[in-house]
Amino acid sequence: MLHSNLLRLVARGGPKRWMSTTTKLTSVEVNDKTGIATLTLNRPPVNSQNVQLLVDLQSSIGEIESNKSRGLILTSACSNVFSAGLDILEMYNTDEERLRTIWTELQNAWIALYGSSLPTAAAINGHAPAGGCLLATACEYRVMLPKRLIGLNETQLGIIAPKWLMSGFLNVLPQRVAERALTQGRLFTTEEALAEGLVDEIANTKEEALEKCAAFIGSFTKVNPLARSLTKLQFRAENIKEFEKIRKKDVEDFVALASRPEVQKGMGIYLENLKKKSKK
Ligand SMILES: CC/C=C\C/C=C\C/C=C\C=C\CC(=O)SCCNC(=O)CCNC(=O)[C@H](O)C(C)(C)COP(=O)(O)OP(=O)(O)OC[C@H]1O[C@@H](n2cnc3c(N)ncnc32)[C@H](O)[C@@H]1OP(=O)(O)O
Repeated sequence: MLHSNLLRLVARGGPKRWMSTTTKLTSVEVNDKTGIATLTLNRPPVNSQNVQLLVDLQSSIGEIESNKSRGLILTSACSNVFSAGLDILEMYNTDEERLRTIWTELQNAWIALYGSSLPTAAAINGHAPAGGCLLATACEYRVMLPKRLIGLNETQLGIIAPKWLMSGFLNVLPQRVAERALTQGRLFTTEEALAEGLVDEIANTKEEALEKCAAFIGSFTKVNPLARSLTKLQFRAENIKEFEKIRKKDVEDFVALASRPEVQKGMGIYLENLKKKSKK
């Protein structure tokens, strides 16, 4: 009781310590009382994942791990979007080297989060399509605001999500639900995501989502951290091993796919439609 009251107090603006951070598109704030770090994605308007955001994310995860925080909560500074996934603008009309860098940094950011030994939770305070869902499902727990969308919509874009990108999704959904959602490129509403197990709880505000994430991380207070992390990593080891085997080839596959003229044309049309929609 005392513990959960403390978490609530702290989530509402109790004593906090800003850590020194050299990154710009992510920030890290560690709560002095709980030792839990909140890692915020801060690339308005939609936290689309460009190379800089992905590199900053890795650096922030490293910072949190080396500062021995008790856990990590991932969230967004944007008001209605957790993350819109990869920055399509950065993938459009560019060269192979840039594409190689984009995909390598996406892989690096995913493995840093998925393979983290810390307890991790996502406070999903907005839409989380594609790469946004990837980051949320790399965490161990998800709390989402109502009436937002989450899912891996790659097939809707005419692209195939590689196995590693599906790993987190497959960890939390029954195979049958995951297969259907992935083949349909389905985006779940928050309420559907809760019913299927893609998210664990719904919160009405970002503060409440942070509080619930902190309570999840707090549930490990009495568990030996080494035993906890080794147990977590045992569950994830197979996916990590498979990923390590194919990661280089996966980069080359992505570069080959994304540089195809018809895929580039598709990106151009998709971007135009996004822009038309946002002007309405
Ligand atoms: C089409 C891709 C085709 C081929 C790619 C080939 C290989 C890639 C292989 C795999 C990659 C998989 C991982 C990915 O993450 S791909 C990215 C998929 N992301 C999406 O489909 C999400 C698109 N965005 C949205 O649906 C919405 O923006 C939203 C629901 C996230 C938020 O809606 P809002 O109404 O709040 O905001 P908008 O008005 O739509 O957007 C504001 C602003 O931001 C621009 N924008 C949105 N998303 C992206 C993005 N992912 N990349 C770049 N820019 C984005 C949008 O155009 C608006 O810009 P303007 O203000 O008009 O300038």
